[in-house]
Amino acid sequence: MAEARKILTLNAISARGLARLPEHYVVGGDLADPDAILVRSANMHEMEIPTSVCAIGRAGAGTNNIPVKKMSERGLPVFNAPGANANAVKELVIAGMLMGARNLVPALKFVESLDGTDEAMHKATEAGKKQFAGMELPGRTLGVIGLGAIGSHIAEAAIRLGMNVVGYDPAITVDAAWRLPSQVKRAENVDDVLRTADFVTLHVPLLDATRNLINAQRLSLMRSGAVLLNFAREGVVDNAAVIEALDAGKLHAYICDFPANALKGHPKVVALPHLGASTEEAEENCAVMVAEQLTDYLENGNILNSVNFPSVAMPRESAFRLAIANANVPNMVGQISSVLAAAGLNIHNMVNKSKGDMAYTLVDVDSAVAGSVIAQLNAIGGVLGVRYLPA
Ligand SMILES: NC(=O)C1=CN([C@@H]2O[C@H](COP(=O)(O)OP(=O)(O)OC[C@H]3O[C@@H](n4cnc5c(N)ncnc54)[C@H](O)[C@@H]3O)[C@@H](O)[C@H]2O)C=CC1
Ligand SMILES: O=C(O)C(=O)COP(=O)(O)O
Repeated sequence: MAEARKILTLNAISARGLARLPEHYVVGGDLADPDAILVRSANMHEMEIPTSVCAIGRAGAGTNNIPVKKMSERGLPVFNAPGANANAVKELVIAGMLMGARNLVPALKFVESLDGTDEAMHKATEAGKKQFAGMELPGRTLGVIGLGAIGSHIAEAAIRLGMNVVGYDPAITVDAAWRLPSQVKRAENVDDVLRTADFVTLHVPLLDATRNLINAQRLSLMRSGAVLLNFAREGVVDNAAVIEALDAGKLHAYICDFPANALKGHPKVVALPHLGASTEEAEENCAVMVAEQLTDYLENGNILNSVNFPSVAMPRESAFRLAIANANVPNMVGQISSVLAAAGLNIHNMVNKSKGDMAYTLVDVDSAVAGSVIAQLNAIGGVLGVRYLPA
């Protein structure tokens, strides 16, 4: 039987996803020397990641909670589940737009504050409701910043709701571009989106380039009375600047998924408890996707949907496979082949791909590989990790 790998979970992972791991795997929140880690939003930046770990699976989209660069230096892929929770986030953003457009949260708070007889309540209701009169969505403009899995779905839904949509993404993928209805207008930059939209929704990853993307200067460009929605990450928006824009009447509402002290109690803020991906369907989709990717990596060395490694897959045609993570520098394949040739190993099949600074090589050889050969491969400058995966 194949090795009983140990999978450490740092968050609750959908049981249907865990069921996709081979039956003999051991899964738990408290395991020594795990082979891999499954995580959702737990912050791994301060964590001592054991040397036994050879892969991390993020059951979700954002990987800013994982020290990806450090993992790359260790030759260790970080997987995520692109698109698997996009519908869940899309639906919550539509709910957020409606909350902002119809002032639903202040209206509910008003209702909670009512007391007295039913007759008194009805009277207060009819007298008070005018303060919550809102606007309708058709004909309004939605600006979408980041047209990836989530942003492109939202753009499509907003068009169906009769809205005008303007979007910006400097690196849109072919898949997302195909998904966009032809009516979506392309903006040249973030500022153009902000100037033209009644609602602005953010769907970018948190990166150095997107930190405080929405700051005081950018807020000043927005239409008066606009609604800002942030279901991306807290750090993409400067909370203090948002509060100033709300107080100045520049922004009508800020609807987000990231509670913070700076926002607490503000009457024009709706802060949800990071609920974007919290549906049964999304949790299951993400966990299934990442559990399958992790298993294929652990058993066969194949890589699909890694944020730091290229996608590499090779059908098994031999029982003796080597999976080598290496820096994307010249002559790695030559040096790897030389070590194998010197050891008398015949290469049956080989594939090498790169992504940014990282490269990855899968080699099937015709006979068993000795530990000394693996040590020689590990000793090649630029090799970051070697795994021997006999079937
Ligand atoms: N609230 C929640 O529960 C959830 C939040 N998220 C957040 O949403 C983010 C986006 O998720 P997906 O759409 O699935 O990711 P994705 O990777 O499919 O899309 C992100 C898009 O942002 C674009 N982008 C990057 N920098 C940009 C910039 N400066 N300006 C405009 N566009 C830029 C990229 O080119 C890409 O197309 C995640 O990274 C995560 O932080 C994702 C899922 C759930
Ligand atoms: O997928 C993402 O990026 C999310 O933010 C969802 O986070 P969660 O898995 O719900 O903790």
